[in-house]
Amino acid sequence: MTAPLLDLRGLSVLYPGEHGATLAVDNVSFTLRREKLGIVGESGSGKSTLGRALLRLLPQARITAERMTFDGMDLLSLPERAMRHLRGRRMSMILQDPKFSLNPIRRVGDQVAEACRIHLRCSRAEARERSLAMLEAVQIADPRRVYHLYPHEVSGGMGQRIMIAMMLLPEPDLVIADEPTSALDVTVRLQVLRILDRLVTERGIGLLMISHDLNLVRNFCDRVLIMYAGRVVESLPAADLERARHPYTQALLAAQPRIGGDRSPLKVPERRADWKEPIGPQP
Ligand SMILES: Nc1ncnc2c1ncn2[C@@H]1O[C@H](COP(=O)(O)OP(=O)(O)OP(=O)(O)O)[C@@H](O)[C@H]1O
Repeated sequence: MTAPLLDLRGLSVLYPGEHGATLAVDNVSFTLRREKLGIVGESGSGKSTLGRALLRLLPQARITAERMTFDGMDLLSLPERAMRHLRGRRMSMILQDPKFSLNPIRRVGDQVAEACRIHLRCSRAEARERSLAMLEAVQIADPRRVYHLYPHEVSGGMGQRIMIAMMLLPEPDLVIADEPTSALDVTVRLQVLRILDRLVTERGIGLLMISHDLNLVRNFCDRVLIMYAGRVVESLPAADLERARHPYTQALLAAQPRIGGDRSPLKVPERRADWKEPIGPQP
């Protein structure tokens, strides 16, 4: 079997603070191959911190791990210059809201083309052509018109697809998608998921999908890690979620609305002291 794209052992992330430190990620281990791996957990469970730690985008935090490698490279000891080369070029992050990621005073096409020029070192003309082709690939109907628009002139769904086009142009091997569809309506959400799915199945990237939506991850991903209070408490194939053994995972499943399910009020999980204890084989 080929080496995993990502190999994490004992990753912890601590945010120092005046009123005490926060251990946002607590001894997390997993591997990621060229597959769709979902990370699910409630707000504050450490999902985004984990994603950002992989890209070393947390200057204020203390990141420690026994092992944290990407394609065999030690992410903890890699010099910042080499890390900058990896970011965007081989490891990309798609965030929830394009409004915060696109520069409001530059045309969207120029921003996409710039990503292309920086990472692929191509000419202006080539960057423009590649950008238009990628905008088309993320199903933007009239890429030549959209190219000249400013971020405030595009809808949320279109902005998200523009961000995705920008992240995908350098053909990264790993995409970390942090709630990539939660700001989108159902149809656009499906389009975006289809694009991400094709990247995994056709281009063979590894996708880390961070979400609080258990149903989405269950239907979309190959494997799921459940996070609670900074820890991965259970890890299982998405198809086996119904057979989850961890009480937290079971509580999350019981709180999901279902079409055709009984019409009694959904159960609000009651926190239990034993939820922090992992169960089952650890990844
Ligand atoms: N920059 C920061 N400084 C200090 N503490 C932080 C910082 N960012 C996050 N935290 C804390 O780390 C913990 C994990 O937060 P994180 O945002 O990673 O969780 P999350 O699961 O992604 O939540 P959400 O789904 O709401 O985005 C929380 O207790 C949060 O308050």
